[in-house]
Amino acid sequence: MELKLVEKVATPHGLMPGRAEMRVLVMTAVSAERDAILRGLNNDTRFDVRIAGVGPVAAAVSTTKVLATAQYDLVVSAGIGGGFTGKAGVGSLVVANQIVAADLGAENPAGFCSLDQLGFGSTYIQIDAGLVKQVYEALLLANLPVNTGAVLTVSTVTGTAASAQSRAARVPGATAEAMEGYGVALAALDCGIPVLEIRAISNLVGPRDRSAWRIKEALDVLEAASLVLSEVLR
Ligand SMILES: O=C(O)c1cccc(C(=O)CC[C@H]2O[C@@H](n3cnc4c(=O)[nH]cnc43)[C@H](O)[C@@H]2O)c1
Repeated sequence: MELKLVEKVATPHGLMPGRAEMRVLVMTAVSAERDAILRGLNNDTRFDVRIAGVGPVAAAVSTTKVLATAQYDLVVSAGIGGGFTGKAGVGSLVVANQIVAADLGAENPAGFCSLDQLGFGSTYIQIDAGLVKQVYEALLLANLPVNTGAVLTVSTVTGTAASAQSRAARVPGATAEAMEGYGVALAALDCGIPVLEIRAISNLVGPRDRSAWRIKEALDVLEAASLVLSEVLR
């Protein structure tokens, strides 16, 4: 998908075909993420950066509220996240090619049953491949460390090696996890707006050690990625 808008614009000669300005809504979980993105965007007024709150439900509700007040061409879920070992290292970026609600389902003695397996709908949201490629290649060109892959949305941060392993095994291509993407994406898709998720990796997914989270490093790379977004999303 090429996000180039061709609309009629008012000129002294009447309505003529032209390029409308692309409006992008970026949803972050917390204010530190929003501030990093705003620094990177450098007053680009085409972007609105809002705080969604932590978790998929808060994210869906907040995004739905914002989308009821204004029109956007793209919604981006962005912030820090955990990287799966061997897929995304601390200080790198992940552009989601899929957003997966990884803990939405039912446990049973034989293991986890996803919503899909239960027959209640899909936990997989496919991101437009052209859009992913456009953003991924722009980040690469800017010499930022970046991967694409599935980004899991979880309500509970993974905190043991066993959970990390089972989540990675359950979702082919699992590259990162965070807590808001699926909620933001459902709200956007419900309005027919394309969605992206970008995560800056602050920690590895696995045994919980909050002291090992490199939040400043992740926020710095998120800021750098935001500058690239403002250049590529035109
Ligand atoms: O304490 C701070 O200064 C600070 C600054 C920015 C962000 C935070 C957060 O704690 C953000 C919570 C947010 O982070 C995502 N996240 C990060 N790592 C993981 C993970 O391993 N698994 C799941 N989610 C992760 C998540 O989206 C949270 O909403 C603190």
